[in-house]
Order: sequence, then structure tokens, then C-alpha cells
Amino acid sequence: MVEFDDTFRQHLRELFVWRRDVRRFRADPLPAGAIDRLIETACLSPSVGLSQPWRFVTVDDAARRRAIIDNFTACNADALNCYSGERAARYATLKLSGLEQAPGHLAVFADKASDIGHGLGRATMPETTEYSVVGAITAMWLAARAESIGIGWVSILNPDRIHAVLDVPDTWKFIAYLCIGYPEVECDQPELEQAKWEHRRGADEFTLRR
Ligand SMILES: Cc1cc2c(cc1C)N(C[C@H](O)[C@H](O)[C@H](O)COP(=O)(O)O)c1[nH]c(=O)[nH]c(=O)c1N2
Repeated sequence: MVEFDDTFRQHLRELFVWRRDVRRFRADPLPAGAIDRLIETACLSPSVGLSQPWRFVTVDDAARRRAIIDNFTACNADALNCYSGERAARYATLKLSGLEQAPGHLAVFADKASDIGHGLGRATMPETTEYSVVGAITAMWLAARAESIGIGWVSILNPDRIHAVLDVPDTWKFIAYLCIGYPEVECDQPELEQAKWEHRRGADEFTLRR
């Protein structure tokens, strides 16, 4: 039986507070096996019916990385066009990916066709497959921070294009593209908050009592 004491709980709380979405990476490479270790930790996550629907693709090929970066650039330009006035001006100043600098690139998919788990828990809520994968990504995000490794989630991408670039099975649904590396700075405040785009709100704003 493993027990966790107050000191551990304090550290765990700090881990949650100091985990960041990282877009600014140092150039130094990740230690050998770091991403594999993070994937192994992610695989300890809960999943509907123990289906483990997460599928990971490490992207090291320079041409594929370039194609992903080009897709981000195009999608980000489209996103900018959805804003106007002061909000557009502010959006244009945001750095919304570390794709160019990050030493590690990891795409994450949900396998919608896997038999693992025998369908348990998915009949009325097939979307629990995707929920399971997002949970695993969150676990990986925290595990990385515990090793001073930063992760940045990039969603300003076209899923069909990501499929084509990475040549993965049709039954895999694109969930996330992660940039992984050592952050330039550590901070306890989201970058979007520092940029005055949005601020973190307290739990009371999101909690109903019935
Ligand atoms: C599903 C999803 C998708 C994205 C993100 C997150 C999640 C959960 N985030 C990161 C997001 O902006 C960030 O988590 C919040 O701003 C809060 O900051 P911290 O994660 O606490 O640093 C994110 N950030 C970014 O710069 N580009 C992006 O495309 C995305 N996409």
C-alpha cells in the first residue's frame, strides 16, 4: 500500500500550478528516451472499458515537420481573419505554437475502430474514446513538467491534412499535436493571461449546486 503525505500533496499542487502550455523552447535536445517514457506514463491513464484508444506518432522527418508547420501557418492566418479590430491586433501578437523550435514533435490520435475493451462504456457515448485520449495527454503534460519538460498543444491545424502528412489509418481521429522540449522560462501564469487575451477564473464560476 502506497501512502502520499502532506509534503507530496503540496508538491503535487505545485505541479498543477506550474504546468504550462509551452510555446517557447530552448534549443537543447531532450534526453534519449524522454518521449517514450512520457508515452509510457500516459498509458497508465484511465480509458473507457480499458480500451487504451491513444495512438502516438513521433514526428522526426524534416519534410513532414515542415508540412505541419506550413499547415499551422495557413490555419493561423485563417484564424486571424475571424477577428477584427483590437482583438485581431492582439491575436496577431500571440505566439501560438513552438513548432519551429521544439526538439520533440508528437501527434496523438484516438483509434475509433479498436476492439480493445470490447465496446464497454462506449455504446451510448462513443465520444468517450476521445475523452480517454485527452485524459492521457493531460497526464503526460503533468509528468513532463515533473521532469522540467514543457509541452505545447497545437490545435490550429487541419485534421485531414495532418492525416495525410503522417499517413495514419483512416479510423484514427486526430486529437492533438504536441511540441515537446525544455521551456525558455518557467511561469505560474498562463501565457494567454500574460498577453491579456484571457484570464484564469476560479472554480465558483463553473460550479452549480443543486
Ligand atoms: C484542447 C487544447 C487545444 C489547445 C490548447 C489547449 C488545449 C487543452 N492550447 C493551450 C491553451 O492555450 C492553454 O492551455 C491555456 O491558455 C491555459 O494555459 P496553461 O496551459 O495553464 O499554461 C493551445 N495553445 C496554443 O498556443 N495553440 C493552440 O493551438 C492550443 N490549442
